[in-house]
Amino acid sequence: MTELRSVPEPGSLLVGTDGALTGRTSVYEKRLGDMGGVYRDESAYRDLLAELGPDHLVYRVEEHRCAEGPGALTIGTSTMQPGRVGAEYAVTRGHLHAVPDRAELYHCLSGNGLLLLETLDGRSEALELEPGRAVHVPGHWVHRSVNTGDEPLVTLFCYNTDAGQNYDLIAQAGGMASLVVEDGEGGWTLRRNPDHVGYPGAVA
Ligand SMILES: O=P(O)(O)OC[C@H]1O[C@](O)(CO)[C@@H](O)[C@@H]1O
Repeated sequence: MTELRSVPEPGSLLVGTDGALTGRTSVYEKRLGDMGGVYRDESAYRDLLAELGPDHLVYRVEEHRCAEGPGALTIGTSTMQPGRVGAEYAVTRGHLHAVPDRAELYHCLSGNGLLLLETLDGRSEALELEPGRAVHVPGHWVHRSVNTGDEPLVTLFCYNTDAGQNYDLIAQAGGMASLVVEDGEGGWTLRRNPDHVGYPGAVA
C-alpha cells in the first residue's frame, strides 16, 4: 500500500501562449554562446556571435516537477526565438532520451516550426508545429525543435522525469542527418547534412 506521506502535492499550472508557466519549479536559458557546435555553418555562427554577443537569448525553458522517480512527469514550456545561423533556422540542441524508450508530447502554443525526428537506424521525419498542433515523439527518436517562423516558437512539453537527455549522440554523429534551411523564397526545406556519419549504436 502507498504511504500517504510519500504522495506528492498536485500541481496547478497556468500556461501562457508566451511560454510563461505559473507554478514552475525551475527555469533555464540557452544563449548564443552556449550553442557552439550545434549549427553546421561555423563561420556564420562565429559572425552572429560577434554581431549579437554570447548573451543573446536563443531559447528559454520553464519546467514544473513535483516528484522524482519512475512515473513522475516533467511538464514545461520551451520558447525559442526566431532567427537563422547562415541558412539554418534556429534550433534547440536536440537529444535522445538517456532512457531511450521514454516518449514526449509537444503541443504548440504559438509560433511556427518543426519537430525534427530521427531514429538511430536512419529514419527521419519533420513534423510541423503550429498553434493547436501536438506531436507525439515516441521513444527511440532523436528530436530537436526548429523555429521556421518570424515569431517565438512556444511549445508545451511533457515527458517522464527519469527520461534524462543524451546530448552527446548528435555531436558524435556529426550533427543530425537533416538540416532545416531557408529555401530561397522565405520558407524552409530539408537538406541532407554531409557531415552526418550515422548515429553510434545504430545497427548497420
Ligand atoms: O534539451 P534541448 O535539446 O536543449 O531542448 C530543449 C527542449 O527539449 C526539452 O528539454 C524537452 O525535452 C524542452 O526543454 C525544450 O523543448
